[in-house]
Amino acid sequence: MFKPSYLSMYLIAGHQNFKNDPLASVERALAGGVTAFQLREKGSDAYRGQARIQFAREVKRICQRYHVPFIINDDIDLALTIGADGIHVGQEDMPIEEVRKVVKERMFIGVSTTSVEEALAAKAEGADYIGVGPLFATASKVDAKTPIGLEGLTTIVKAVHPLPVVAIGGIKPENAALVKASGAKGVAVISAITTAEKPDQIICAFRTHFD
Ligand SMILES: Cc1ncc(COP(=O)(O)OP(=O)(O)O)c(N)n1
Ligand SMILES: Cc1nc(C(=O)O)sc1CCOP(=O)(O)O
Ligand SMILES: [Mg+2]
Repeated sequence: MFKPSYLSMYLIAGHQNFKNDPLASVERALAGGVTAFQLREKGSDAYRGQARIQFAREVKRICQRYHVPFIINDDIDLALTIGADGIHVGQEDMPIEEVRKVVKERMFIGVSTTSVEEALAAKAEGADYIGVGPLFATASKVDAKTPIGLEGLTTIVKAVHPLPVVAIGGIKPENAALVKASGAKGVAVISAITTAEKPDQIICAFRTHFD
């Protein structure tokens, strides 16, 4: 069962992002106050097949210990195999209605959107939440679209109300207050946390805005 509070401090990462031991990095972030974790594997071929399944199972165990929902990006087969709490898909991934047919009510579904039209379509098709972005410029997604800015975000939040929105793309503690003012339920973040010397402090700074 999805809760909007999951979106407060939503960490996304995969092997391409971790600087240190991946499992230890996830555990440290969860202990620091992350409210949802998405596994987004975009890099090395070494993390396909059984290695990916095994890693995802271990991450799931850590998430369960911290009572944090575990979300898989793109890979519905992996999400079903390991029994994830949620699946996140974008506009180029499996359509939401098909995802829902496969996962039924076993998982919540998040959908990436970048315009009012995409956001309204995701709402009509039964998304439990939407990711809206890129809000600002980001180096963490090679095919990111043009940033929509705070005005674009605010317009989408209002258009889909009361569907929960998590903002994504170039978000740092310094701009989190502006994100909060847009009406988004929280922030989805990669680099601000995975490149931080002290991720716990960054997580704590985000949480002061979204609690
Ligand atoms: C919370 C959240 N929002 C947006 C995305 C981006 O999804 P997508 O457009 O499918 O791009 P990839 O992440 O698959 O490169 C996301 N993953 N999470
Ligand atoms: C995974 C992802 N999706 C985006 C979108 O706009 O849909 S932006 C993005 C990358 C977010 O990373 P960072 O916090 O390092 O900017
Ligand atoms: Mg995707």
